[in-house]
Amino acid sequence: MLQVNQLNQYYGAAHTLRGVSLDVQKGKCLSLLGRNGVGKTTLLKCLMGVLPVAKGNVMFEGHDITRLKPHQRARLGIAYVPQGREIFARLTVEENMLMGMATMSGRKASSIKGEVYELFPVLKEMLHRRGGDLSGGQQQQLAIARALLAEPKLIILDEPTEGIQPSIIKDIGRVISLLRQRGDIGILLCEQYFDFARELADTFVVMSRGEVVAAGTQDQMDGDDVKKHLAV
Ligand SMILES: Nc1ncnc2c1ncn2[C@@H]1O[C@H](COP(=O)(O)OP(=O)(O)OP(=O)(O)O)[C@@H](O)[C@H]1O
Repeated sequence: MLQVNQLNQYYGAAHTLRGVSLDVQKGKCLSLLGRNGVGKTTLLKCLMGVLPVAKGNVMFEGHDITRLKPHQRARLGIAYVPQGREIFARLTVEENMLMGMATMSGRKASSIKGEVYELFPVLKEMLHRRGGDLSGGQQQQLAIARALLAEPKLIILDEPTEGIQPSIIKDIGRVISLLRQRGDIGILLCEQYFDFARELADTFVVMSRGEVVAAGTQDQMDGDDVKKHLAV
């Protein structure tokens, strides 16, 4: 459903993405791995249209979306959960969630809300708390919930486990796994936490210095050619 073909991007003279290609399929999870600073976040921002692409293209469901604006990509069904979550700290949990479904009819909104509360029961208990008062892990759950409320066809997650306590990492893993089992949503999971990424992946891509240096199916993730690009 998402094909990235030979993407190149520059920050001034620095060539940050060098011919990156990958493919996310409907109902599958692609784990994007790589050390700090190899260009993962830059790639995700290019996919969302937050950063311009110098060369290459991004196809979504057969359409070339390379030059579309972020809101147009969101409207086509691509949701993005950025690193650092970026929830609205001064709005309540409920208000944050409403932002995810601004354009939806009332009846539809309440049924989707029900599904999201099932995935994240903790949010239902905290509806009237301010986003900024939640723990980091709860904020991450809220950011994922808000993305899901837009009923995306593809969800892009940038390091959802970063700085989060183990019990909540488990909850987040369970939710991603349930989404994958549903089979109707593509998942692009950018992660540094190898075991988490491996458990959820159908396929994987490893980046190093702006390039794809390894790619394959989940059973190939334990190979030395993958580990050597991730070890610190
Ligand atoms: N706005 C910017 N201007 C110039 N260089 C940047 C900018 N943002 C990132 N970079 C550089 O581009 C490279 C890729 O950064 P990027 O954030 O995409 O890496 P990453 O793999 O996502 O790492 P992390 O896991 O730390 O987020 C790094 O060398 C970084 O210093």
